[in-house]
Amino acid sequence: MTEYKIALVGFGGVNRGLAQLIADSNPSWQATLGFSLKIVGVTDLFLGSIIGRDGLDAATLVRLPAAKGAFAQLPGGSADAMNEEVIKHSGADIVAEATFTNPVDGEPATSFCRWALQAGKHLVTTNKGPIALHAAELKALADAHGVRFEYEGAVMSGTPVIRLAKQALAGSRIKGFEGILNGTSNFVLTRMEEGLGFAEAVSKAQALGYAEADPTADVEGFDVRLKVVILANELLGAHLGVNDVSCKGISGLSAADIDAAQRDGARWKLIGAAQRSADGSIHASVEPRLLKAEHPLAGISEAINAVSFDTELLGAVTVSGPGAGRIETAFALLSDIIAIHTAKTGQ
Ligand SMILES: NC(=O)C1=CN([C@@H]2O[C@H](COP(=O)(O)OP(=O)(O)OC[C@H]3O[C@@H](n4cnc5c(N)ncnc54)[C@H](O)[C@@H]3O)[C@@H](O)[C@H]2O)C=CC1
Ligand SMILES: N[C@@H](CC=O)C(=O)O
Repeated sequence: MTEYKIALVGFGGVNRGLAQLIADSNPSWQATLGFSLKIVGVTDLFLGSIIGRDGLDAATLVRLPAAKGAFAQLPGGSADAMNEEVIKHSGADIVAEATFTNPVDGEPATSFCRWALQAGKHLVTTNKGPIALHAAELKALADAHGVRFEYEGAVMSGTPVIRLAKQALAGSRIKGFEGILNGTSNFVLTRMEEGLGFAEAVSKAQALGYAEADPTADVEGFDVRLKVVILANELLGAHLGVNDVSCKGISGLSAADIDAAQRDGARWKLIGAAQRSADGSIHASVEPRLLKAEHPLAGISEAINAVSFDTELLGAVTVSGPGAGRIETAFALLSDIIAIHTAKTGQ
């Protein structure tokens, strides 16, 4: 019977979602997935931290109020976020990192990732900063310490994209991709088509757990830019930095622009794309595009995302599914843990 001990770093929507999945489904995972999970530590800048080497009750953690220092309410808990202690010394086999994405330098999340890998812990994360900005270093650290580094949720939440493209499309010769890669902005555009104002639509996306801590990243395209860098580097063998990707968001679109598009049978969509040219160079961009109704991405609404891979052998292969959401993204962490288990057991 395999049991993995897991430490949660950041206890906002996504890691609380993972705790919820554990509370609901852990008893059945031994039969369906071949392992179970035991939470041995949680740390959060706002809530504080707790270590329980014999296991913390997931349902109790989920019920914890989102109040400053709330972990101090639990026996053995603290109002301080003891990140390093939880990552290195809670006895975890796996660290699930889900703190704020910092699109500028990826910190402090990248340091949390380094600590976990250097301490010989498998690492799963939904945080785009460390992957877009420091993937090569973190992959080398994981290899050097004989542990796995998985990050499926960094692009399109729980919808399988990175592993699908790297594994199921291996050998198909991916030349490029274009996609709707931000749930918040797609949700906002959908609401604006129904007549809601931009600011109200952003507030709704925040309440639903789709938006970044600073939603400017969503609506100005910075979040999509990180995802374009991740996909281009992972799938096209590019070595892009964020400054190699031109970037324009949706904040300049007015209600009149949205209405005019609808009258023409078209829709504005925020598109992230990268394409390899004949000379091997890669052109990457993020921009709002006016799509005619017949375009394969035009029908994608709400917080749903979609990406269309341009492959030499199959032509276009398009995947769509949730692009944001607490439980949806927690599922991505579960899929990463399944990948770790599969690699370990060879099953
Ligand atoms: N919510 C979503 O739909 C998706 C989120 N992501 C990414 O997953 C990560 C987590 O997202 P959410 O849970 O929605 O965010 P959130 O804002 O709900 O939670 C983040 C938590 O991290 C904590 N935190 C921030 N800095 C910290 C630090 N230095 N030390 C300890 N804790 C710290 C915050 O107090 C907060 O509770 C973000 O990087 C986000 O970009 C990725 C895909 C989808
Ligand atoms: N804020 C992001 C969350 C997922 O990466 C989004 O809206 O897509």
